[in-house]
Amino acid sequence: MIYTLTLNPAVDYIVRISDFELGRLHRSESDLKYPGGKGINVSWVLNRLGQDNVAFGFLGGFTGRFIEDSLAAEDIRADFVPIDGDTRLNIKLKTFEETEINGQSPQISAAHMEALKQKLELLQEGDILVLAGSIPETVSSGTYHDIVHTLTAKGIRCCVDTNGDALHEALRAQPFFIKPNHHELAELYNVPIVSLEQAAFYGKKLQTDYDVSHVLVSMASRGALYIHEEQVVHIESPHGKLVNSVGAGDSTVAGFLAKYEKTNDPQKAAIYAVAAGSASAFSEGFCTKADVDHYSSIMHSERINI
Ligand SMILES: Nc1ncnc2c1ncn2[C@@H]1O[C@H](COP(=O)(O)OP(=O)(O)OP(=O)(O)O)[C@@H](O)[C@H]1O
Ligand SMILES: O=P(O)(O)OC[C@@]1(O)O[C@H](CO)[C@@H](O)[C@@H]1O
Repeated sequence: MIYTLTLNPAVDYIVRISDFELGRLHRSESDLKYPGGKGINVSWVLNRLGQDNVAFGFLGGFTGRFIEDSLAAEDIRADFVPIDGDTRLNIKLKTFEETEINGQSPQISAAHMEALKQKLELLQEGDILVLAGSIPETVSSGTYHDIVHTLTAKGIRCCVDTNGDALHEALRAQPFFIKPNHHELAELYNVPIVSLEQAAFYGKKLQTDYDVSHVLVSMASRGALYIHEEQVVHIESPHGKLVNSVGAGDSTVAGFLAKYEKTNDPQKAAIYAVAAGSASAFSEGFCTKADVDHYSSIMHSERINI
């Protein structure tokens, strides 16, 4: 079974204003509310791709109820720890470019963390847990590390998609799969990464430095680099019009896991991952399975020597 963990969910409030100017009153041309947070997005896309899964995390208040109802309406299984505060609201402002304002997390107490740990104890050998997104301010940045360390010892495959200290610490627990984008990879090694060759070099270094089985470095419109065993492969993204990049990276994670669970073929999974990321980037909400199947059937990948 695949499980996702979102310690810091959000309602994503997506607002479009074409002639935005600071300091003026605007009326939005369209606004949409989506249940968000990286792990929840992974659950949503897994479900779209026909992959059963369960979403874990913390939810509270009116925003938390919105997320719970939205997941239930899509038949996505959820088992969240209830908290007292409101789950955050994240503003995604679409003007001539995209600007994001992610809200403050609610308080998470030691009792809430304990309740979550009890749920995670039920996972079994062979299960997959996706730990995705930021860690709330009141929770230790070493939390992903501790969960990955404990669950990996029980034969549970942990996939991590986060950044900063949380990513750095989680890597020390040897996750099964990670998906940094090239900015997060650059931050990890404190170097600029502009070219594909630089991303390939540092992606390979990351895999060997931390002994991670599967590394997918996403590079937005340039697709992704997949690093596994001795191989580095570049998967080009299909062509299309960018509509909404929020959640494209999460779709990539879901695409990889959905295909990997079905075929056990990591190369096919990596292509499917990029197809899912791009299909979501080309849609208002998330990708459909039909689009992902179509794109993955026409895409190219190429080995890179470093
Ligand atoms: N402009 C684009 N054109 C085509 N594909 C795209 C574009 N932007 C994103 N993608 C697809 O989405 C995947 C993930 O994108 P990106 O590298 O931006 O991840 P991310 O930074 O984690 O995304 P986010 O945080 O917005 O969810 C890419 O590998 C690619 O497949
Ligand atoms: O603040 P975090 O947890 O790093 O990111 C949260 C977030 O920006 O990531 C998702 C897209 O990947 C959105 O649904 C959500 O608003």
